[in-house]
Amino acid sequence: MRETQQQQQQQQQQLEMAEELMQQLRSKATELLLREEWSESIQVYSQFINLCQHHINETTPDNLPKLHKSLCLALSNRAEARSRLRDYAQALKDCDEALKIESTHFKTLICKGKILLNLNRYSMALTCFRTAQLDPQANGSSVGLNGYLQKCKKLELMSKTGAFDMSEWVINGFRAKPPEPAEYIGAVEMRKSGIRGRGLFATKNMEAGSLVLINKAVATERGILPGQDLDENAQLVMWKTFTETVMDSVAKCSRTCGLISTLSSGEDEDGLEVPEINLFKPDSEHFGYSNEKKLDASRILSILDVNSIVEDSISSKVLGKNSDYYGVGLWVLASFINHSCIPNARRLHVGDYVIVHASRDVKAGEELTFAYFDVLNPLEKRNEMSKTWGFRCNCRRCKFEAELCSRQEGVGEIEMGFERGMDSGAAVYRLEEGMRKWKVKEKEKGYLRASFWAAYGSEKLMRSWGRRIPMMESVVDSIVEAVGSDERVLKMVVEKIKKGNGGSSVVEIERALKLGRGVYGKVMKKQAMKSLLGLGILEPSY
Ligand SMILES: C[S@@+](CC[C@H](N)C(=O)[O-])C[C@H]1O[C@@H](n2cnc3c(N)ncnc32)[C@H](O)[C@@H]1O
Repeated sequence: MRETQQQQQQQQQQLEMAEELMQQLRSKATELLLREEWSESIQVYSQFINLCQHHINETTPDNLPKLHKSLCLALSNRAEARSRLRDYAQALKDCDEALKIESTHFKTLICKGKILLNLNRYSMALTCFRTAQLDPQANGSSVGLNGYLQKCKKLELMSKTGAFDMSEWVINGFRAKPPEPAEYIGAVEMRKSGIRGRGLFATKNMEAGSLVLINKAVATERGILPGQDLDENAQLVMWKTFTETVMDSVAKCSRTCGLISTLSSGEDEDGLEVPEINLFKPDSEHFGYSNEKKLDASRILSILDVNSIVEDSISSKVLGKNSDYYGVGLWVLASFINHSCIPNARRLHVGDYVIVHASRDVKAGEELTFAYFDVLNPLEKRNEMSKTWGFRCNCRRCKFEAELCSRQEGVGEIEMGFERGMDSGAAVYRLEEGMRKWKVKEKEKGYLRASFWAAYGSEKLMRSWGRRIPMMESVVDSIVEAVGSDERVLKMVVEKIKKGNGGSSVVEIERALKLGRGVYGKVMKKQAMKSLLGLGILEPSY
């Protein structure tokens, strides 16, 4: 009898000690959480959670509700800390454990919804926020919750329809926060490419400016790099940080790991499997990837070498950034888009998203391509640039020009002459004459004119050579048909309209707006597009 009493006393003491320890751990973890010391708070919460789970198995039934409540809250808080460290997979596991205990736990549902929103899983996030609405706590913080609900609904709709519009931001002169896009995949499919490896193809006819896809970065690294000498070093530091962020994401998230493992590391690209495009859909549940292709550090580095892209100058301009701005990032789906010197798509960077749109009208079945480097350059210069990208360009324009140059020395002579100071008008005149002699087809004239853009785009040319060279409109049309819209070609058209002092025709303004859509994508409000083109003050004469 006395022995049992002693045992009971001992048990009671142990229980009290455990409770005391739990209380201490809980306070310490909460304090660390409030101080935003995420890793440390995760450690202490983990100790608390282990102890609590152990205690639940030992305790009396009347103690259980209290312990379950504490466990649920601790899991929820650990999820919050893990999500702050971008460890979304583990954070989601914690949320699910907490929701097993209390299916409408407000804090957990908000935390899970935010994580899913971050992962672009809009429908699932919406379900979380809607369930959170059912919790009595929802009334007290309805403003925050309503904000998430509205945002989620908007992004979910956008990811289904691609209805993304920058108009307001443009009209505000890019001063306000950029609009938040949602991930979106338009009328595209993935197939083996005639250029190299896999590529993306249009499944429908698309007008210039049509949205092709919006893709969120796995990681980006951005900075201002002032001064030439600092550039290389600073770029190296940024590259290192960027690669580390990608490796961290791969280690933490099996989906990221799966998606990145579909990318080319530069080896046997033509033999690579074509992944299901559904794998890349924002709400895809399909993680299907093979574990055999484990991503070690050296493979990740090779993948990044082949697939990372630098945010180009247009994006910097659109984002209102200065010319010292440098940004590098990895956008998985966009990485399947091959380069072509006759591209039909362009990319724009807004926040962490890359937005790809058609830069000219595209026919169903055409491969979608964008320029990895400036294609308004002669063949030799382009060859040099593609070499730095680690490939020899296999596009139709390069093949055509290489063949023509081997047949007709004249092309090389004009190029050399122009480089050595030949007047731009003389260069254009000789090229136009040459194309007539060499029987170059209309379509291919645009290829060569794009190669000699430096001459065609020269201001002096238009003034001094007048009628002896083709009209600016037909040059522009043929170049745009070949290489899509380009901001420099657009500028030439806009300048001409401005010089017309309001006497421009509807056709001219419409042509400029179409070119503008090709450069910037569809900016819905006409007024926004006009101000983007610098035409805001000029009203057409209709
Ligand atoms: C970002 S990936 C493009 C997708 C790649 N084709 C794939 O299957 O994963 C870049 C690589 O594609 C190939 N590539 C892209 N454009 C090319 C072109 N115009 N000519 C030759 N190879 C090209 C090069 O091997 C390059 O390193």
